[in-house]
Amino acid sequence: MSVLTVTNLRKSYGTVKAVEDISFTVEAGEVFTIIGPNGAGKTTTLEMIEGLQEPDAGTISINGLTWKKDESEIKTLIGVQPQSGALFELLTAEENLDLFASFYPRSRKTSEVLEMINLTEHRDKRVKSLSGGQRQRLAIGLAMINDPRVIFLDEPTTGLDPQARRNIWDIILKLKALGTTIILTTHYMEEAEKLSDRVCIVDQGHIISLDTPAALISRLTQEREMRLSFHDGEEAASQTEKAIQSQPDIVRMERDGANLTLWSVKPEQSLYDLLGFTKERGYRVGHVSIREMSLEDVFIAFTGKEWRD
Ligand SMILES: Nc1ncnc2c1ncn2[C@@H]1O[C@H](COP(=O)(O)OP(=O)(O)OP(=O)(O)O)[C@@H](O)[C@H]1O
Repeated sequence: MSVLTVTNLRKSYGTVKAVEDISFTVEAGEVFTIIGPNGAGKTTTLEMIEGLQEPDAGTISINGLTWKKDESEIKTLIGVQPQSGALFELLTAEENLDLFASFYPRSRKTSEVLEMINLTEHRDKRVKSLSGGQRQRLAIGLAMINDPRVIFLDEPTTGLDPQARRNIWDIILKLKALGTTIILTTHYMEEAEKLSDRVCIVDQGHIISLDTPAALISRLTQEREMRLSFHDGEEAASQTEKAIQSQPDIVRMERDGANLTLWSVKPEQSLYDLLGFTKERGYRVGHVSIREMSLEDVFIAFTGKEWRD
């Protein structure tokens, strides 16, 4: 069942076309991630869906409801992670949660949320003395306090160290296990790949690709990158390069001294041929690796831009 349907969304700021024509549907229980380069229109898209910005054109339907007709009902259905600057610094973690709970007719128990965000032992600490990771966990706690069907998390792990980031992933996976739909933006490819059911790549206000991480990667290319290094030096690498360059499965090859990098659509076959040749010549191969393509490769191929970390 679709929880969110966005159709032909547009938004300009003066002459800047932030969102040009965005349409997608999110199913119940999905983790749906929007990625894209800086200024692609991710935050603008999210803010229109969250009811914080009015679209110039297009429609947004959340559980069959629209902002114009059903604003108060939608507010009970969604949870939005506040920016960490919007937390009340002088209140404790628990007091922040109690305060946000008071805004809703129905809410989760504060103790239950503290448990989910792993802040029970810090419940009495003021926000100003929490670490960056703890603040972000509290911000997610505030987004889930009304037990929403859909949670919006805009770059929840930006600036956090790897362990703090993983702690946030655990919370996202717990929410997913409870059936909550999660709309996420991130600048971390590993995060998008690990958490998302589907990933939407946005660039210059348009969706340029939308699919599961695995489908995006396999759609990009069948090629695999292979690297070999030769103990017998440059000459061995160069001879091998010449011998196998007519092999039809190899689409590209680069040599740097005694190191050879190849891209093949049939890596196993190419490797078999290659090692057949080196064995015949008696060349000693030092290191062999085959690299799987990642979501980062997909991003670079589709947007032509380097990934920002
Ligand atoms: N309030 C605003 N006034 C004018 N221009 C804006 C405003 N908000 C966003 N923009 C512009 O709209 C475009 C899309 O911005 P948006 O913040 O949605 O992108 P983003 O994908 O979230 O970027 P980032 O990854 O850097 O957060 C950018 O060119 C941005 O400069």
